[in-house]
Amino acid sequence: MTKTCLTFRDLTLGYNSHPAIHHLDGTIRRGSLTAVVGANGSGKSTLMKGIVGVLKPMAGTVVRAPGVRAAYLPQQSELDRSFPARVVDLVSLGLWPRRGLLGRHTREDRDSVSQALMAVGLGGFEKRPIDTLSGGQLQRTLFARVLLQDADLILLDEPFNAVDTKTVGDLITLIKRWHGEERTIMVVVHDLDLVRHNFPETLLLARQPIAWGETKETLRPENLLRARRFHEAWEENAPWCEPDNHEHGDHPHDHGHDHHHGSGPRAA
Ligand SMILES: Nc1ncnc2c1ncn2[C@@H]1O[C@H](COP(=O)(O)OP(=O)(O)OP(=O)(O)O)[C@@H](O)[C@H]1O
Repeated sequence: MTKTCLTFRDLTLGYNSHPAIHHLDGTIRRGSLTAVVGANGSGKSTLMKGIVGVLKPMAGTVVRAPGVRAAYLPQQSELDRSFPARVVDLVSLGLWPRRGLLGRHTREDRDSVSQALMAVGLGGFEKRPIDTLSGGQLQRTLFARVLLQDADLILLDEPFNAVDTKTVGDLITLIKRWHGEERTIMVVVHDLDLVRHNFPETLLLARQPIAWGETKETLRPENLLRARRFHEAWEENAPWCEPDNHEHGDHPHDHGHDHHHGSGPRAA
């Protein structure tokens, strides 16, 4: 079995012909736990969407190893909580890959939903309407859904946002459990202390990878400073660079960074 879960080859992702992230080269190892960090608008969510396939690359590729099943948790702000659903309905969506959309749920399925809810500290919440949940309870519910999905690759976009400290601790425990099960996990996180304490590897983005590798190395002050400079220098409406141009560093937004054409993460 290959050791690589994801491979990025000069990946450019964006919206309406404008790149949001470009020149991403490298690989994500199977069983790795990676934090994705960067300023607001640095392309973190865009990368998640690109990996899961919600967004198609403008250039380059993102390749998933054969057979890898992904679970993706978008930012809470992208969820419509006014939808009249109960906790059990939301969590049961995690059974899709196995049951299909219209598949009937068996007693065993209902038991696994209840077990997943217990595992996230929401035992007995099955019938609660989702619009009555606190931010922390909703995030726990969504983690229960991810649990049920039983995916090889887990992508979590800002799961600790608007969540109390106790819930953050419990969610980290679950993430570590998944890591122990050798699943591949990428998590968008804003709190760098949280990253330093819990994530072995980090990808620092500022529309392009600034540093990538062991967390302690990646989050060195000089890398964080570089990320800030790159971020501030980005022109929002820049045309996207042609694949041929960026190699020669002649694009106005090419700041002379070195491309990572090898495999495996590195510090830039
Ligand atoms: N649907 C969209 N249409 C057009 N532009 C978008 C869209 N989504 C994101 N963008 C733009 O792409 C860039 C990267 O956004 P992205 O959401 O990936 O950043 P982020 O690092 O996740 O930010 P945050 O920390 O604020 O969530 C931003 O300039 C953003 O305005």
